[in-house]
Amino acid sequence: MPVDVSVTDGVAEITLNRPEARNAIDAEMRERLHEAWRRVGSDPEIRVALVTGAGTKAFCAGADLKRTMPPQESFAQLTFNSTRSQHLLTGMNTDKPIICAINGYAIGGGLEMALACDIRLASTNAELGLAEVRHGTIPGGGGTQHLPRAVPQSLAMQMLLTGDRINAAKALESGLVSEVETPEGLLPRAREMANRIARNGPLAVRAIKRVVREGMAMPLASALQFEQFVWGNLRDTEDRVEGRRAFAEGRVPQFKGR
Ligand SMILES: CCCCCCCCCCCCC[C@H](O)CC(=O)SCCNC(=O)CCNC(=O)[C@H](O)C(C)(C)COP(=O)(O)OP(=O)(O)OC[C@H]1O[C@@H](n2cnc3c(N)ncnc32)[C@H](O)[C@@H]1OP(=O)(O)O
Repeated sequence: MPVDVSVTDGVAEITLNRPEARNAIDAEMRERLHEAWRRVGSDPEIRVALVTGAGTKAFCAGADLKRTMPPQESFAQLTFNSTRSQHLLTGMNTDKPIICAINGYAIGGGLEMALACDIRLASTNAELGLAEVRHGTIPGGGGTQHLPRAVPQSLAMQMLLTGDRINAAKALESGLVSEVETPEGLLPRAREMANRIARNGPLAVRAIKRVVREGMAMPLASALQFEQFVWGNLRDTEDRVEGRRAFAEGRVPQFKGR
């Protein structure tokens, strides 16, 4: 299968599985990814998602450049595919946190997929770039908007206009990723982080993702009001009572998501 999904202790691990093509996204992988994100969003047992690539060379080399674009493919169909591509990435925008373990090349749609995630970790051999300009087009999965919001605009424009890749050290320095690990240490570190998030209050975890993502698009005063509104909604949850009770009793809280 071009996409493997395994769920353990509330963590859905999604692996892009076309290592022979540097995990490039073809039509079948696109459909399987849509299914995976729908499962993440709808399965109440899943609290966190972790996405990575099979093999040791690439997270994802972007859309499959070898997909023959049938001449009869109309502009409407292209737009539909492009919209579905967007949905593939914005569809990741579930209110459950997604960790991206960038285990190698993340190029074009591969970097756009990583940019759609909430936490990005990279291996020391990773290289990240948006190569679309070299193919006579522009990023079609949100890269022109998410990259300048993740790194300084000058670096974003340099990457977008040259198609150049940056290495893991530069990605860490610019804040594009939050940690860099050895290739062997990347997935264990990502899994440990995912498990720690999965053990936290699920309502609070999802609220934090929502308040941050939606608040960043608001004026500060409105965003602070939004935080207060969500904070107030969590005050009377069983999880908040359990969190305080567990602390007083010196034990690990058992959150039920209500
Ligand atoms: C139905 C198709 C569309 C589905 C889209 C679904 C949504 C996707 C998410 C949104 C995407 C929006 C659109 C996006 O903005 C546009 C793009 O992503 S354009 C693609 C940009 N990517 C690239 O330009 C990367 C091209 N590849 C490379 O530069 C290099 O291969 C590499 C990644 C740096 C790796 O180099 P090496 O390690 O040296 O390996 P090779 O080059 O020898 O490659 C090994 C093998 O893999 C094949 N391959 C690599 N990349 C792709 C690719 N993108 N598409 C298809 N095949 C790829 C390569 O041809 C080799 O194959 P082999 O010769 O061994 O048969």
